[in-house]
Amino acid sequence: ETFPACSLAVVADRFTPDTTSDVAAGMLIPHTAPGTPIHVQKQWFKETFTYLFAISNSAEASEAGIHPVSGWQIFKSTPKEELPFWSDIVLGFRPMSEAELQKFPQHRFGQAFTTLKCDCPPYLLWLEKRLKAKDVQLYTRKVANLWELHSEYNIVVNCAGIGAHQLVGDQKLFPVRGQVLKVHAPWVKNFVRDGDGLTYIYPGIHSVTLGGTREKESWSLSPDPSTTKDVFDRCCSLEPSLQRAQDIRVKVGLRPTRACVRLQKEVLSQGGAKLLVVHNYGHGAGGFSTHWGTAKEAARLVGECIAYLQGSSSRAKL
Ligand SMILES: Cc1cc2nc3c(=O)[nH]c(=O)nc-3n(C[C@H](O)[C@H](O)[C@H](O)COP(=O)(O)OP(=O)(O)OC[C@H]3O[C@@H](n4cnc5c(N)ncnc54)[C@H](O)[C@@H]3O)c2cc1C
Ligand SMILES: O=C(O)CCC(=O)C(=O)O
Repeated sequence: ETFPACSLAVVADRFTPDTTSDVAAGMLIPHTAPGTPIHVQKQWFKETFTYLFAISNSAEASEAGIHPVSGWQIFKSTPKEELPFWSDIVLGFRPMSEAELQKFPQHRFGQAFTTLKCDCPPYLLWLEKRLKAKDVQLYTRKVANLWELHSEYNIVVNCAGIGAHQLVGDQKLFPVRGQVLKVHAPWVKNFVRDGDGLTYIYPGIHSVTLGGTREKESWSLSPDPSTTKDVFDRCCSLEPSLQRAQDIRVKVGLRPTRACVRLQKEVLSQGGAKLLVVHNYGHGAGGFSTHWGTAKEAARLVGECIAYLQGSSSRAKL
């Protein structure tokens, strides 16, 4: 949309419903990345929230799987930071009242707010539909080396997630394994997140996501039955009605984690040839929360690559 004169293709070895993004709860709750200034993270979150809020307020909302969701983040003791940097972007952020806290007898402090949730796969399918409507080609293919794309494309945008560890040999990128359950419990309407980030209940349009785990450097995609029981028990202790949940499905994903998202241009050179690359990966536990903001920045960097190519072709003509 930003560069209508360019043609675009998406090359991936897995599409929805088989990506990490399909495992995610898709909640808009940012995680702080130590290597990116807070004001930049805030901007990415704000741009993403504003964009998705408009979709949630349109006729597209149900097909796109975007909806507001209200609930509580609860803490066993008052956190150091009572006002997270994103508190003025989500809606109606406020401390929980004593009466609300009675629902959670183990917890002493809480924050109530309304945020947005992207239901996957519907959101990814909707994005794919938008791409196809613009004649974007989707190719299923594993790329072993970015140079494989050199003969066909002028610019490569690398959005490989955890796949970038192998694809570009990024040793700063590591997996944080997450195991969640997707259950049928349509009576659960409010989200609940323990402030430790480990236990959460996120109701979506079609299922409720129950989490979770955060296992650094674990590459295993196999579900662990004892973890399933542990996650289920932890969620039931916060929301006892989940004991009647049905159709429990277990999902595992690897969060593509780094100190900061890698969002930068790189000019690769090989035997006199050049390949322009824009990297946009390493979103960790916050890929949904920041995806539109980081994509806008990636598009700006693509614009710089186009200007570079136009400059070098006019120099070549001279
Ligand atoms: C359990 C869990 C819960 C989560 N919940 C949330 C949440 O509530 N909110 C939130 O904001 N975030 C959440 N996340 C984080 C979020 O899922 C990630 O940040 C996000 O999915 C990363 O998206 P991505 O597009 O970079 O990676 P992916 O979704 O993994 O997409 C990468 C794509 O690149 C392709 N690819 C990779 N390597 C190659 C290659 N060599 N050749 C060809 N194609 C390749 C893959 O096939 C895939 O299509 C959660 C993650 C997990 C695991
Ligand atoms: O931490 C959160 O609550 C949102 C992200 C998430 O659900 C996860 O990474 O497991």
